[in-house]
Amino acid sequence: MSIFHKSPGWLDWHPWPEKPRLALPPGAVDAHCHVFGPAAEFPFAVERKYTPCDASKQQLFALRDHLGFSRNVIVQATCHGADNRAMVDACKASAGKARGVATVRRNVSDRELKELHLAGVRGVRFNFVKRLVDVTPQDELQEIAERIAELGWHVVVYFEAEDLPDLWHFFTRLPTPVVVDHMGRPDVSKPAHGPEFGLFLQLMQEHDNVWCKVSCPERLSLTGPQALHGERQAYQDVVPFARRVVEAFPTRVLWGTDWPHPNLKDHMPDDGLLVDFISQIAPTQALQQLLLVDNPIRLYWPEDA
Ligand SMILES: O=C(O)c1cc(C(=O)O)oc(=O)c1
Repeated sequence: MSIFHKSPGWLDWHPWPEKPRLALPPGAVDAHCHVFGPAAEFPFAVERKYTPCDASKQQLFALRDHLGFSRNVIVQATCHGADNRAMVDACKASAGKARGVATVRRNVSDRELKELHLAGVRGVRFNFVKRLVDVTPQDELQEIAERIAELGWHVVVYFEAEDLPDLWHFFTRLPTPVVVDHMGRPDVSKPAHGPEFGLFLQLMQEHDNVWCKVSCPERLSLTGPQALHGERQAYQDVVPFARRVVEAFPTRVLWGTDWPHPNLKDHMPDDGLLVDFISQIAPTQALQQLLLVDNPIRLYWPEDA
């Protein structure tokens, strides 16, 4: 029995996702997903801001196979703080089919970084979303970025759109590729051609080391329709945002399920229908090949590129 109690209102991942209609290209990568625990083996961090259900590596790999993906990028979830054991364990168990993105503090040793690298870690995540983490000083993050640059890793950043102006200076000085989670969380009630999203596009335009995950329509959408009950035209209000990024920067976009979807409040999407969302934002086979195969392989398995 787990000693942890899920946060009130917690939504568990969808138990019976449909098969996507979209035929994923061979070698497709789910480039943003997580494992949670299992807590009995890998306890959640004391400093966590939420307590999730368990979501094990076996369950993640079963979803990968069911949806038709070949590989995963497992991103350290904030509920595990800087204890990367669950993510590392999943990477090691994947037989080379998973890479990882870790969370580390400034006191991480060179030896620990090397061990993470051997396990398959290729990036660190800096999180600026206040409901998820306590603030880490930027000089600490800068120091970490300089150390991991030497390993050929990159930095994944998660932030709210309204914080981009304040973070601009920091992001544009990072010495590595910078991968933005969930499109920088645009407010999709504002126009995709408006100034707020324009600032994000400008970041990508002016800095060719910035990449974007065109993920999490289920998190960003205000009007749906939700990817449930056979709906294959889901999250219409997010489409113009994601499509703009995919069409403007086809070689610097990634896509991931975000399974097991932490902190969703109103619904839990069917992951099969979520995969079908890809056809709306990357409508051609050429764009899908870049988004799902060529780009993630270049970043996470460059030896296979
Ligand atoms: O928006 C979120 O709540 C969220 C949380 C986490 C995490 O806790 O790591 O990761 C995500 O990609 C998204």
